[in-house]
Amino acid sequence: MTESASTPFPLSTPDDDDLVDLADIESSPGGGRDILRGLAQPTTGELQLNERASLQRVAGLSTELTDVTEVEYRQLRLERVVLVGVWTEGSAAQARASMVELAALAETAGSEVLDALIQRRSRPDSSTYIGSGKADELREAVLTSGADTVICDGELTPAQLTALEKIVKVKVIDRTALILDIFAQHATSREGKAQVSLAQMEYMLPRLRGWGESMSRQAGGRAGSNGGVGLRGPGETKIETDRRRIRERMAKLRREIRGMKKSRTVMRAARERNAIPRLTVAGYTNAGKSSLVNAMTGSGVLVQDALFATLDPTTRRATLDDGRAVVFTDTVGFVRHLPTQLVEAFRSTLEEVVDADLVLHVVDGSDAFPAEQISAVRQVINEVVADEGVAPPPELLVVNKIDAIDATRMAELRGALGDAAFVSARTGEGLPELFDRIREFIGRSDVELTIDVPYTRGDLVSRIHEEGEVLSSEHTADGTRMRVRVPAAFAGALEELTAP
Ligand SMILES: Nc1nc2c(ncn2[C@@H]2O[C@H](COP(=O)(O)OP(=O)(O)OP(=O)(O)O)[C@@H](O)[C@H]2O)c(=O)[nH]1
Ligand SMILES: [Mg+2]
Repeated sequence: MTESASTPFPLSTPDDDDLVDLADIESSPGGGRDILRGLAQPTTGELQLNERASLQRVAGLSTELTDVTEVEYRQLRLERVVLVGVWTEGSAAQARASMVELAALAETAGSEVLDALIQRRSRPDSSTYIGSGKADELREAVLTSGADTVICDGELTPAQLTALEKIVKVKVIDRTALILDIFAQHATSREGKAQVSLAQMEYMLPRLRGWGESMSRQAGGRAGSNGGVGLRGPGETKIETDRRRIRERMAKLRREIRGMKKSRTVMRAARERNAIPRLTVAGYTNAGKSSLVNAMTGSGVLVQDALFATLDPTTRRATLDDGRAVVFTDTVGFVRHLPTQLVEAFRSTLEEVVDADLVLHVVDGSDAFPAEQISAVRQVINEVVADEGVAPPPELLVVNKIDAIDATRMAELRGALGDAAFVSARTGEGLPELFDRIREFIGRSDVELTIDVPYTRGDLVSRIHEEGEVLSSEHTADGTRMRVRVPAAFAGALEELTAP
C-alpha cells in the first residue's frame, strides 16, 4: 500500500481535470499500468478519434479499467452515442416516440446520436437489459459507428450496467443518469446545483462498483478532494473511500439545501400574506410553459427548443385586465420516468406546484401522445402531494401549440380534453379565454386584510366598497386604516398598502 505522504505526485487541485491519475496507475498492485497505457490521457473527450477507435478494439478492454472515480466517470460529457431500448408494452409508435424522446434528451445533454436499436421483449433481460444476441448486435453498432457511449432507455440495475458494459466495451448509462446529467449541466442557481449534485450522488451510491476490485487496488498518492467529488484517501480501498466521501458530501449538501429552503419558505410566507393568487405553470418538458408565461406576462423568460431549458422556478407578476394581480411561477419540466432522485431533490421546487392556488398544466397539443405527458406530470404531482399530506391543488389543463395542429387533431383533442383551455403561446390565440378562466377561478376566494389607504386614494376606497366589504375603519394622520374583505386577486393590488 502506498502512503499518500510518500507519493512523488502532487495532490490534485480543484481545477485538475485529468481524470486519469498516474499516481494510482503506478501504485496499482495488479500492474494496471500496462493495461492503462492507452488511457493515461484525459478522457474528457479530447482523445483523437482514431485513438478512441483503437481503444475500442483492444481485446478485453473495458471501461472498468479507467482509473477515475465512478462519479467522475459518469459525469464525463457524453459524446457520440448509440441508443438502445426495450419495447415491453404499448404500440410501435409509442415505443418509437420514447426513443425519439431519448434522442432529444441525449442531444440536450450535448451528445451526437449515431444509431438507435430497439428490442421487443416482454421485459428487460435480467442480466444484460437487452437479450444477449441483441447485445452482440449493439456491440457491432458501437464499433461501426465509433460511438463511445451507449444510452439505455430505462433504469438499469448496477449489475445490468456492468454486464452490458462488459459486452459492448464502452460506457453504458441509463435514462436516469442521462437526465441527471442534463440537470447538472443546466442548473444555475446555488440551490439548483446543490439539488442536482445530491441527486447524482444518491443515484451513484448504490452503483459504485469498485472498479479494479479484482486487482484489490488500494488508493494511494492522492488525498483530499478535487472539485468536490474527488473521492480518494489513503489507507482504504477506493470504493470504501468513495462511499464515505459521497455520504459526507451528501450530508453537507442536505444541510445547505435545508438552509436555502428556509429562506424560500420565508419568501413564500410573505407572498401568502399579500394574498396575491399564485399560479404555477407546470407540465411536460418543452410543452411551452415558459413561452406561455411570457405571452401572459409580457416578460422574457428563457424559451428554448431544448428539454429542461428551465430548471429554476421563475416568478413573474402579471395584472389581469380587471386590474387583479397574479403571480405566475414557471417551473422545471417533467418527463416520463423522472428519476426518483430528482423528484426527491427537486421536492422544494415541486412544492411550488403543490402550493399554488391554481396549477396551469401545460400540454403540447402537437405531441403525438399528449395523454401520456399528462399522466406523467400528474403522477409526479400526486407523489409530492401524497408525501406532503396536503390536498392536490386545483388544475387547469392548458393545451398549447394549437397553431401547429390541424382541425382534425384539434377536434380529437377537444373531444378527449374538453375541459382544457386551448391556446397558442406563439400566436396568442386562446389567451383571452384562458385569462377569463383564470379570473373566474380566482374570483372564488375572498380574503381579509388590514390596509392603510392615503386620503388621496379615494378611488381605492370606492372600489373596495364596490367589489368587497369594509369591516372597520379608523382615521389616522395620513389616511384611513381599514379592515377589508376583498377578492384574493384584488388583495394583490392593495399589497403596498398592507398595514405593518
Ligand atoms: N408552434 C408553437 N411552438 C411553441 C408554442 N409555444 C412554445 N413553442 C415552442 O416550443 C419550444 C419550447 O418552449 P418553452 O417555452 O421553452 O417550453 P418549456 O415548457 O418552458 O420547456 P422546458 O423549460 O425546457 O421544460 C420552443 O421552441 C418554443 O418556441 C406555440 O404555441 N406554438
Ligand atoms: Mg421553460
